[in-house]
Amino acid sequence: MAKTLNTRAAAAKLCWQIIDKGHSLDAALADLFETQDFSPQDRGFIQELIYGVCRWYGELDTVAASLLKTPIRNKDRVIHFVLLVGLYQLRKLDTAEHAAVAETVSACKQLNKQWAKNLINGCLRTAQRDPLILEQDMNSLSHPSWIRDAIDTAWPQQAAAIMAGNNQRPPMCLRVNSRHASRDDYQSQLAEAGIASDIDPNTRDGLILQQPVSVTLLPQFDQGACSVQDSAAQIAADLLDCQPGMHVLDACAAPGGKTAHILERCDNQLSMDALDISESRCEQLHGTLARLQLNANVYVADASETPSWPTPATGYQRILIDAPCSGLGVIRRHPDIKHHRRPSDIEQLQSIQAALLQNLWAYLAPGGKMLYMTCSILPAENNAQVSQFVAQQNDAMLIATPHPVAQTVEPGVQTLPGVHAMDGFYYCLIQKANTDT
Ligand SMILES: C[S@@+](CC[C@H](N)C(=O)[O-])C[C@H]1O[C@@H](n2cnc3c(N)ncnc32)[C@H](O)[C@@H]1O
Repeated sequence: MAKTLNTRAAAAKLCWQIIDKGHSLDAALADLFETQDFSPQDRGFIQELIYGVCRWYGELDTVAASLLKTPIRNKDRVIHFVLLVGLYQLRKLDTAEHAAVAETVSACKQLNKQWAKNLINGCLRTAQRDPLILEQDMNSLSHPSWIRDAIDTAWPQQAAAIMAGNNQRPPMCLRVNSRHASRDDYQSQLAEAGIASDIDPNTRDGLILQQPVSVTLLPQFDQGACSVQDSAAQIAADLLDCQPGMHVLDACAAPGGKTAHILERCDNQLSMDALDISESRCEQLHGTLARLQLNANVYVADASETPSWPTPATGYQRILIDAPCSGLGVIRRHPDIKHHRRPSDIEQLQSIQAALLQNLWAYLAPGGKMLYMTCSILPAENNAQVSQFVAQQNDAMLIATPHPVAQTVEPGVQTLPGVHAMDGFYYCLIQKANTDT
């Protein structure tokens, strides 16, 4: 594999692709590491630079504008990102300043923009000598105005904490596979491998690593001993409370984190149908099940339409709708969401969510439970969505959604990044009236 770029040049190029051209951060990074040969240390540093620039873009862009006499031309926009990569190191990291400047300047040549060396050198030296002090709150400045307004409106008391939480590096959380080992035993295995972790007090199966590591270093990872999953996502299996032998539908299942957890809890003794509209994501779902040695019937299907997959004659006893959503609760893990989401997406997502609830309700058995959840913190995708749905049904009952830390909203419960020690998720349990009673 070739290595053609230094770390700063690689990071600047990817930031340009992600922020200006709309590429996904995960996909761009995976593609870079597949095609270019970087040491594990360099990979970590590139990742840090890209996540950092995506997180702090508003602040860095404001500082860049103050340093540049005229904005960099569109055809040279990658150089704008070279500057942001340099500023990120100077303002937010403890990289030795001379290396931050020299290596960032040399990225210009690597990107075939030799002419920009003096410009970047001059800007970074000014920023080093005379760092711009901004009056605004940096967390708030580093959110697009429509997201800032949406958070302020929905969560006026918690808005500052949420925006601070969105800009923090999240911990790496593991879900121990109870079919392999107890959580305590796996924690000991981690310790033997030199990986320090803490018991997650909010979940039954979770461990929180003190430092993130590559999954390749986790004991028995390939054999299915554990999975990487945030605490907020792990709580879905508790809430759904499946029992061995049940018919369960996971309607938006890929890549399979929650499907697998539910199966692990029931020792793989469920009749589990796992759907996803995306064929490529269903491939990932197959991979998840294979690694964890679990069984589910996987169907590529649109769960908002009349079933193209076989449904049980008596209906499902449990249905999970982990609905497609804006992802505004998981910005700390996916900071590119701030750059890719548009206000118009919300309305579109709301109609898909409403269609999923409406369509799948018919396939829930009497007495059965549906868990509707999202990784959003916007009421329009969450409690407002469920309220509207329940008001249209004469056999839907809102039941308690017991959660260790979430705050109650009407209906359902909500976690918030920066407020609760987990990602921002919404959950609501709805039960179908039992016609026998
Ligand atoms: C939040 S993700 C699911 C994550 C998954 N539950 C997990 O824990 O790994 C939402 C998923 O819904 C899928 N999706 C979107 N619209 C759908 C539809 N109409 N029918 C089925 N799946 C859909 C997306 O492809 C995406 O994989």
